[in-house]
Amino acid sequence: MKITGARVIVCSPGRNFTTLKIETDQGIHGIGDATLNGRELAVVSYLQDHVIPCILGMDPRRIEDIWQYLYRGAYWRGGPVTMRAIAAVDVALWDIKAKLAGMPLYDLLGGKSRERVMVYGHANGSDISETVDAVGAYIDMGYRAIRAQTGIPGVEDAYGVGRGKLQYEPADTRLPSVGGWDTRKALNTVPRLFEKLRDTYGFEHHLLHDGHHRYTPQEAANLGQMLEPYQLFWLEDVTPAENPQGFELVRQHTTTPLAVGEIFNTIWQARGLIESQSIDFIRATVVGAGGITHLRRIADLAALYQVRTGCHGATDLSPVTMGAALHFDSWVPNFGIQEYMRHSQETDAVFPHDYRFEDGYLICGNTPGHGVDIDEDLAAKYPYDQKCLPVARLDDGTMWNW
Ligand SMILES: O=C(O)C(=O)C[C@H](O)[C@H](O)CO
Ligand SMILES: [Mg+2]
Repeated sequence: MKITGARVIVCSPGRNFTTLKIETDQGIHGIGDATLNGRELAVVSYLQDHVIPCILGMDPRRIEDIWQYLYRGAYWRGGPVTMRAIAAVDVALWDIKAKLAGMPLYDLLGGKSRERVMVYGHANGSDISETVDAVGAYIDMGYRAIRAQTGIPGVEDAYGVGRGKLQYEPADTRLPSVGGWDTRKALNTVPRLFEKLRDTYGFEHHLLHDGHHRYTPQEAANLGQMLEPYQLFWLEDVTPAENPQGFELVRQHTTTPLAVGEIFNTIWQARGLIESQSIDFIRATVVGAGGITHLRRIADLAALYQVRTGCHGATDLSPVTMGAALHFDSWVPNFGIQEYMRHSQETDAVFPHDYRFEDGYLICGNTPGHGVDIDEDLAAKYPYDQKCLPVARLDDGTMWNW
């Protein structure tokens, strides 16, 4: 069996997606996602100029060997561009192999460990009362787990706060827009949000919060402590993970569960945090961390330390990643939760898929492969529309982490 063709499809049905389609001499094709929010064209070039010429003629069933070829063969290992390109190839190859076997991908991975995948949605509002209402709307939709982000008085465009839309989409302007940040104001606001949420809705639902790399370890520890009475499912990216010892410091001071890793590309970024038992959930996902082949190595390492998975699933991860992630989630023994931000109707139409939301869970379908395809004619109607992620500055103009 041979790879006879591969092409990159860039489209923007509401937001930008980079998709790889691999064709074979047996008429079976596979689809992989390579979207890197705000830096899409770098991955397009990496795939078109450097990866596709290498894989033409290769046997698509040799997934492991092709993964190693692309990872080791580049010499320049890791990083978001390289690993997204490898992920796209890897997911397309798993899709092909599962179709060839006539199995849904979860069966090829080892079979289902669960019937359905618990997901969390994103609720946000410009102030505490709006966010409380937004959480209520998610509860009404059947969600069992909800991430809550609120506007912070005196901070312009705080992270996670949409502009009245169900789909929060941070990449919104051609050049980066500038948002604000003030840690002291956030520390005075976020605990009050969760106090109000628990007062209003009780303790039945899982609540989550994303710090989006904004706090120093000491501030993060302080936030974790203040949130303890509200029993969060997790506090995410509360401090940058570039320095893993920062997480050890946070861990020593709070029992609030910690999640990290949506920007991780390899097991090497996760290893120290997992082995030191500084985190409870690993957020690496299919498109970010080199595809199914590499993500399962991360999950297996995490399982040794009772760290569970919590795959990233914002809207910049295409339905292709969502489909592949759901097969992974259905199989992985140490599953925790799956993030699920709904895509727009336009996006869903471009990427026909067989997963569905039911009662707070996503359920992956049973069609052979990962169950997601691309309608190329429809995709062609939505040309690339360059957008960047915002940046954040403090009151005095200092650059901060977005
Ligand atoms: O979904 C999350 O937890 C995020 O932090 C979303 C990110 O801001 C988004 O994926 C950036 O492109
Ligand atoms: Mg996040």
